Amino acid sequence: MVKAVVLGAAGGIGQPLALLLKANPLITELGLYDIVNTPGVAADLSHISTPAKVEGYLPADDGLKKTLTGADIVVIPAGVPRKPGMTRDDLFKINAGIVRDLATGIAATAPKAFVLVISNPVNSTVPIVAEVFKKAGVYDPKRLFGVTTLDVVRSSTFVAEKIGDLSLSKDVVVPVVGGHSGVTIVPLLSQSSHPLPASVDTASLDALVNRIQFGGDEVVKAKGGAGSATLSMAYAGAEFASKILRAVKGEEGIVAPSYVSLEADPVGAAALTKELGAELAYFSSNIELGPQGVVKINPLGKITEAEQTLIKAAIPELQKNITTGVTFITEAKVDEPRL
Ligand SMILES: NC(=O)c1ccc[n+]([C@@H]2O[C@H](COP(=O)([O-])OP(=O)(O)OC[C@H]3O[C@@H](n4cnc5c(N)ncnc54)[C@H](O)[C@@H]3O)[C@@H](O)[C@H]2O)c1
Ligand SMILES: O=C(O)C[C@H](O)C(=O)O
Repeated sequence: MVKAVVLGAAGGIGQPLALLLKANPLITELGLYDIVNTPGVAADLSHISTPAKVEGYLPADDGLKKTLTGADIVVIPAGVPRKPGMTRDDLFKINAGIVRDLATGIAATAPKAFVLVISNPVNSTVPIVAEVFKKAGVYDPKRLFGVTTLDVVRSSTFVAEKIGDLSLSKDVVVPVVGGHSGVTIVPLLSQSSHPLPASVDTASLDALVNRIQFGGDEVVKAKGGAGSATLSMAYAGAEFASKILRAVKGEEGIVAPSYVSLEADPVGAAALTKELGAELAYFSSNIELGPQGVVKINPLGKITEAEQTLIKAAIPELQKNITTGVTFITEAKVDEPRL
């Protein structure tokens, strides 16, 4: 029996993500929570002929607690998305409180669940969840993940486009490290499973890196004020959730980038820190997954000088984002959740 929960399930990401999780045969129960519309979304999904039993709750009548009871995996896309001209950090003001309150609920009701954070700014919201869990005495860094899979999915697609064969996109694997915003997104194209064609010169390689780093902006601009990536994010979130569930079931060799606390694997973290030449509390690198979550944080490995420069640019931004998230909880004046 596996219960998956989506918090923010009536939103642009939440609905298609819930659909994809409902289609996942590994999931037997699906709990949907939002401040609006979840009973309708749940009723709709419940007619789909797959195993998961679906329930939708609103905040009234202890809805968050009911949704989270028995959860094995909780995915959080709750919060506001960007509009053109905004950075992900501009979302912190609203989303930090939303994520804090939902994390408080998870700590109370499903402290052993795997928690997958989608709400932006991920570089800061993951530390928020960690600090809430620490305060509640239930923190396990091996079970908390910032979902950076959309950057990986974009890289696979854009590299396949460059090769000129989109049918390859499902097989192209590019590690994307760092974090999830602008310059903190560092695609290691030199480690792509499928090398770029020789026609890709330095200028077009730089343009490709830039497109991956700012892929989110491309969608925000195209949607013209109607939000940010939802469908591709739902796909990416469902892919990452599926990897966690397969690892829990005992499948070996599952590796994926994710933004995690370096406390999740102190030995791997030491090697990574040496490569980075800087102390960071959180970083996205390739993670080996197992039944308990993070098994190993892999080092970056061999990278080019240009990639080294990208990493250098990411570090101060990450440090700032992490501190913003941590201090939001540790230096909070009011300690009460506002659900
Ligand atoms: N990690 C990533 O790669 C990635 C990709 C795309 C979007 N995002 C982020 O995901 C978030 C959601 O994006 P979206 O397009 O789905 O937005 P949306 O506005 O369409 O949906 C958000 C949902 O969250 C709900 N919500 C708000 N406060 C809540 C609360 N306290 N409890 C439960 N639900 C609550 C809203 O009612 C809404 O249904 C944004 O922060 C966005 O920036 C992250
Ligand atoms: O760009 C955004 O604000 C949403 C998301 O983080 C993305 O990468 O598409």
